[in-house]
Amino acid sequence: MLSLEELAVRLFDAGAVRLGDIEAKIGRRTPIYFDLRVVVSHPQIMLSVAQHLEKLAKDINHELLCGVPYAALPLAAVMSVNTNTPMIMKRKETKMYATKRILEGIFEKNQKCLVVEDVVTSGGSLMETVSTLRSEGLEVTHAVVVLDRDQGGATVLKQNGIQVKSIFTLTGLLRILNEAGKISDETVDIILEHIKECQFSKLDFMKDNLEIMSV
Ligand SMILES: O=C(O)c1cc(=O)[nH]c(=O)n1[C@@H]1O[C@H](COP(=O)(O)O)[C@@H](O)[C@H]1O
Repeated sequence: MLSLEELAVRLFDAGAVRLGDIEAKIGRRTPIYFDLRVVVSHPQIMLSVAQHLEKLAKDINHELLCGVPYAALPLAAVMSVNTNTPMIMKRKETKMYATKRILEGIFEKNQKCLVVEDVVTSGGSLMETVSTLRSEGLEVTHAVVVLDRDQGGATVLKQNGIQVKSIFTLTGLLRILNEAGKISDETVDIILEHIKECQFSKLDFMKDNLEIMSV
């Protein structure tokens, strides 16, 4: 398995870290964007990311895995095969014909499901999946994620009963990439300032996710 430092540099070289003034989810702007969708083109990197997630998942009691669509789906699939843990998939929209399902795969009520996610910013995307899983009767208390952007999402999720374990925090990732000569001191300072200024609270989260809070 690659070390965290090697993995961070491999992800950077594969184009997973984009720098500049980038538009993120719902019109937010950010000086750094982590795009994990590129790992499907790099099987060795995908395997290593999945192995690090498996390491985080080891001490968490779970019977099922569910990746947040779409970026985390291949990661959850690799984890499922490597650890022989069944997986379920959440649809973006409920299927309107045949089975009319929102969750694909076999599960029973009260089974413990571990959620897999690529990036946590406000925690909204992850919580949307958790709300669906809980409304289908599954028990969800933990999530493993590749990057926690240190913007308050993990705290908000904790307030909603979800413990988040991440491979990287944005602050830690910046330190590794700076030491490896991939990101300048000046860029690190700009990003750290952005993290400090753009913090999400439970209130912002509720405003942005009214429909999932009412599930
Ligand atoms: O929009 C983002 O905040 C975001 C930042 C980033 O660096 N990488 C990234 O993939 N995202 C997207 O934002 C989602 C997480 O944002 P929250 O739903 O606010 O936690 C991810 O599932 C991505 O769709």
